[in-house]
Amino acid sequence: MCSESKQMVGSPSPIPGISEEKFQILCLKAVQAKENSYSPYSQFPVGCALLTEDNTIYTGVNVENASYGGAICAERTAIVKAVSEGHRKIKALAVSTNSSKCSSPCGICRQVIREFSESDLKLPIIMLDKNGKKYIEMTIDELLPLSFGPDDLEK
Ligand SMILES: O=c1ccn([C@H]2C[C@H](O)[C@@H](CO)O2)c(=O)[nH]1
Ligand SMILES: [Zn+2]
Repeated sequence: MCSESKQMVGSPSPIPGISEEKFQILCLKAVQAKENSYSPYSQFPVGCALLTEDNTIYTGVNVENASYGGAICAERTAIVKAVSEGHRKIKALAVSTNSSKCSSPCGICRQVIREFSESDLKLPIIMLDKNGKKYIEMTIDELLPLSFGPDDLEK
């Protein structure tokens, strides 16, 4: 899968409305965020960086617990940080693991990302490898098709 991915270095931002510089910073922050991952049980650090409507970047890491089920993923850590600071619209989200593969967000995180996407569900998710050298980019609609969202609660 990764072999088909686009190369990040030197390429233009693949995200409409986001500058090449902002895109590079977002990817770098996702890669660097892993340093603060608390993952002693899985030994699987994950870093995330997201861009809000007003171009603020929030980062997050996975935070595990001796009671394993208490773990929270990097994506949700970043989203909870942004929302608790008043940002409810995410423009782009980047995630990086220490794998040579480009891992994608788990099902729970996809649902939480969807909650804070624009209604067109075109929010780009950039799945980076360990060093951010390669990535796969897909929209939340592609990662979570036929999703359930706030509109579905209308009677
Ligand atoms: O997209 C993902 C997938 C997994 N993890 C975390 C949860 C757990 O701490 C570790 C291993 O599953 O990685 C994330 O943070 N994001
Ligand atoms: Zn997750």
